Parts: sequence; C-alpha cells; structure tokens
Amino acid sequence: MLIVFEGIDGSGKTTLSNRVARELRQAGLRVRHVREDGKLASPVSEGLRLFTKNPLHLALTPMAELLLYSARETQLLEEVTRPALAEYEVVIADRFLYTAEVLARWGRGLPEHAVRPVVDACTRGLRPERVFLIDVDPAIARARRRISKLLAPDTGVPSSRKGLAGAGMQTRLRAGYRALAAESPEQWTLIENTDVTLEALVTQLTQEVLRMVRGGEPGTPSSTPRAPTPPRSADEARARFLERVDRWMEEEPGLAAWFLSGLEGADIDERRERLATRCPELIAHGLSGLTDASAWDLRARLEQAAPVQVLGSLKALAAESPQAWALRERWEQRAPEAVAASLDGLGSEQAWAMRERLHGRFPEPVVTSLTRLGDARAWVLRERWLSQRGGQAALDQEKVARIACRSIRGVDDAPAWDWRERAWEVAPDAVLRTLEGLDSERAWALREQHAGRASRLVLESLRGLNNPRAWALRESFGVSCEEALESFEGMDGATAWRLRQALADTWPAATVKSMGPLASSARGQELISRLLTDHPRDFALLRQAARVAAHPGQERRHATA
Ligand SMILES: Nc1ncnc2c1ncn2[C@@H]1O[C@H](COP(=O)(O)OP(=O)(O)OP(=O)(O)O)[C@@H](O)[C@H]1O
Ligand SMILES: Cc1cn([C@H]2C[C@H](O)[C@@H](COP(=O)(O)O)O2)c(=O)[nH]c1=O
Repeated sequence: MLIVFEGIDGSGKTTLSNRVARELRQAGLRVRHVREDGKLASPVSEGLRLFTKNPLHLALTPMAELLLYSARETQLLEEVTRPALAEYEVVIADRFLYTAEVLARWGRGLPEHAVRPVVDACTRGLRPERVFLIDVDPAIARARRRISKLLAPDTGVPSSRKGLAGAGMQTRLRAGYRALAAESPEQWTLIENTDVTLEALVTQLTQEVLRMVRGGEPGTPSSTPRAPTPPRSADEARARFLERVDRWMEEEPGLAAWFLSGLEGADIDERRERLATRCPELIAHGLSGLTDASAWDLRARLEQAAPVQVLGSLKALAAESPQAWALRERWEQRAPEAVAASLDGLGSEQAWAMRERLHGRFPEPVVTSLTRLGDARAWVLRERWLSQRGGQAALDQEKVARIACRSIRGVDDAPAWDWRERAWEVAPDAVLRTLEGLDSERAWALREQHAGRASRLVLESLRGLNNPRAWALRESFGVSCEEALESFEGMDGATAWRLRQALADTWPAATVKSMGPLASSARGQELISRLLTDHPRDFALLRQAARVAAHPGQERRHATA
C-alpha cells in the first residue's frame, strides 16, 4: 500500500511521515519510507533535487523545471518505490509526482494539457492508495520553518532557488494541492495542521493507516471548520489576533513568540514578558526595529540568554542610539562577530572605530556590515579583505562571492559593478540582492532581464524607488509576487493606491503592510475593513490589521491619503 504525504514547504510532511512510519513499525508492520528523515532513497533523485535547488540555475524554464522534478520522482518510483511495494506492507512517500504537477500548473502557470501527459507518462497508472494533504496557512508554515532555522545551529545550508518567486508561491501551491484533493476526494484526505499538536496528528494518521491495512473503510475526513465571523475593524482584528496568540502560548509558544515580532503596545509587551524565559531567542529576535522603553528593557534582560539575537535586533535600527552603543560595547569581547554584524550600514565615527578594532580578527562580519557604504573608507576595508582571500580572482568562489555581495548591497559605484560582474558566474541570486534601491541604468537592465525568474529579489530591490520603471515592474509582476507591494510601503499617490486596490484580494496582508502609516487614514481603514470581511481566515492579514490598530500605550497615528 502506497501512502503519500503532500503539502507546501513547512507544512509538516517530513516530521509527520517519519513519526507515522515509526509508529506503524512499532505496531508490527513492515514499513518502507522512501524519504526517511528527509533524504530521498535514490541518490539520482537526491542529485536531481540538489540541481533544481541550486540558485546557479536561475534560468530554468517552467517546462524544463517540470521535467526535472518529474525525473526526480520517476527515478525514485522506479528504483525504490515500485520494488518496495512488492516487499513491504506499507510504503510511505514524502512528496510524489503531484508536487511536480502543482509546481508546474499553479506555481508557474503551465496549462493542464501540457503537464498532465508528462505526469501520466511517469506514473504509468500507479495511484497511491491514500494521499494525506497536510494543509497549513502558508504564513504559519513559513513561521515554523523560520523558527526552526533560527533555533538550529548554523548547519551551512546552501542557498536555494526555492523562494526566488516570492512568498506568494506557497499560496498558489496550496491552492493547487487543494484543487487536486477536491478532484479525488476518495483518494485524498485533507489534514488541517494549523491549530493542532503534532502528537494528535501522528495518532490520527497512524490510526487511519492501520484501519486501511486491516481492510477497513477510510475514516470520515475531518470537516473544514466554518469560516469565522469577520472582524469589522483593525481594533477587533487585534483582539482576534491576540486570542490566537494566547491559544498558542501553551501548545506552541515558539509560534506565539514569533508572531509578536515587531509589534508594539502594552498588550503585546505583557505577552512577551510571559514568553521571555521559555523562548528567549525568539523574543529577542522579535525586538528587531523596536525602540520603545520596554524593548530596551527586555533587551537588557535577555542579553545573557540570547546575546546574538539581541545584537541582531539592533541591525534594523537606523538611529545610532546610546543604548545600542552601550550594548555593543558590553559584548564586543564576548560576541564580537554578532557585534560586528550589528554595525550594518552605519557610517558614524563610532561605527568605523569599532570596525577597525574588529576587522583583523573578524573580517567577514565587518565586511558584510558595509552595506550601502560606498566611500573610500569602506573600499579600503573591502579591498583589504579581498586581497587576504587572494584578490579579485577569489570572487569566482561562491562563498567569497556571497560575502562580497552582502558587502556591496545598495552600492552603485564602478568597483561594486566589477565585483558584481565576477560574482554573477557563481552566485547570480546574491548579485540581484545587491540592487537594493539602485537607480542606475546597469541596475535597471539587470532587473528587467531577470524579473521573470527571480521576481522576489528584483521586486524587493525596488524598495523606496518612485519612478516609471519601478512602477512598470510592480505592475507586471505584482499579481504573481506579493513583494511588489512591500516595495512601496508608505507611498501615497494615485499609482500606489491604484496598484494596492488591484492587488488587494490577491495579497491582502501585503496590501495592508504596504500602506505603512497610511493605514490609519480613512482610506486605509476602509480598505482594511473590506479585506477583513472578504478574507476572514487569513491569519497574515489579521496580524497586519492588528499591527495598525490603536493599541494601549500609544496614540493612534494619523495620516492623510
Ligand atoms: N502541528 C505542529 N506543531 C508544532 N510544530 C509543527 C507542527 N507541524 C509542523 N511543525 C514544525 O514545522 C517545521 C516544518 O515541518 P517539516 O519540516 O516536517 O515540514 P515539511 O512539509 O517537510 O517542509 P519541507 O517541504 O520544507 O521539508 C518543523 O520544525 C516541524 O517540527
Ligand atoms: C523551485 C521551487 C520549489 N518549491 C517547492 C515545490 C517543489 O516541488 C518542492 C520541492 O521541495 P523538496 O524540499 O525538494 O521536496 O518545493 C517551492 O516552493 N518554491 C520554489 O521556488
């Protein structure tokens, strides 16, 4: 019997399929998992996976990508799954050809008639007995993945082509999986994994497979919960958001801590306090960009437990406050790399003096802190670092090229373009990230050439740019890439509002975020109320609406639209 786990990235397929396999073995069944612990059992398939993930292959077309993903699954099917079906009672797969189909059709927009024949030729009639669609709100799946990344020690995970199309890709893929499940309800079971513990799901799925193995009818699929009544205003959204956070507080405190990130108000501070001992790294990380008294107080109390995250939270502070400098000085000896990284983009004498002290022992974090600095002093440090690595030729090494690109982000002079040219051969995605805010002809040419294959990077680089070329790219790619909206956060004017209105129902949360302070204007409030009514299940929207609500301890900001 073939059991497949499908779902978007971070939905829980790997964790659940492994735990269920273990439980079934303990129940006495002979079980083969063809992707045990996340590793595909066929080395050829694993090689194809690495190939498709490699950002060097930025230029892959949708059809070529479909063929490669199909090849990966077909090889696994022929080499491992089919033989295992003859030998084991239960064979478990973490993804199947549905993944290739959903990515091609819903992710890249290829028509069904171009995709289905490819997939059918690969499966040759093999149909899994059951497909468990692990279904999660993409904002929650993303948060869970980012939490585990933040808490895991740096394992040197290579950069990935995944994600270059933008966070909205997961919304499209989720819609695709749900459409396939609706087409074959007798084969697919939708498993809701948003407000449920892993333990409960492992038990439910194990029981379901045992029932099938014993010849029983499949259990009744859990019914989709009714849509909640929509909140009518940002203030009501904030209350709903906090209710949701409170439910996670016990069962999944990491998620509660994560979603409080960057929010202000006494009601938020009180919850941060409650989570600070259990999730110090996540709470410290979430102080990023906050400058109110309670944020500084919490930083001081968390610096022993989570120094790296506390120092990291200083990066987003444009102002060089005395509290930030006191913190850096306290940790300069004990966490020098995190201190160096926290100097990101700072150009004061104090920042240069600290860089000079740290550069000898920690050149990499110092060099990457030179973002947006194009003056002679910055280039002296950069050139010193590069000559220690072997000079310009070292930019042909991916690791060196990636550090170099982080250093020249937002820098538009001739030496920066020389570095970009060399780095392109080994790290094109990193080069596109360096275009942040650049308005030169070379930057526009690169953007326009690569927007189709790396839309997120290109659109993010438009942040703050208000000219016809920037708007043309936003218009062209906004429907498929929500990062278009974030790139004009806080901008007023007819074009900005027209684009917000046009994209609002595709990307509700990003639309609210893009308003920035304009969200509290009459026009902003009206749009938020409408979106809350029409998208009552969208957690990311609820959070953005909660962010702009009036909150205890602060006057509501007013702006005109
Ligand atoms: N119900 C849940 N409660 C708590 N944590 C969860 C839950 N479901 C998933 N997670 C956590 O979410 C993270 C992502 O899960 P997992 O790696 O299994 O997802 P995945 O679908 O296999 O993702 P990918 O396709 O990216 O490999 C893991 O850290 C996992 O422990
Ligand atoms: C390129 C790309 C892929 N994905 C998704 C859809 C793919 O089929 C899976 C493969 O993931 P795995 O970890 O190798 O099993 O990833 C995506 O979400 N975004 C992308 O850009």
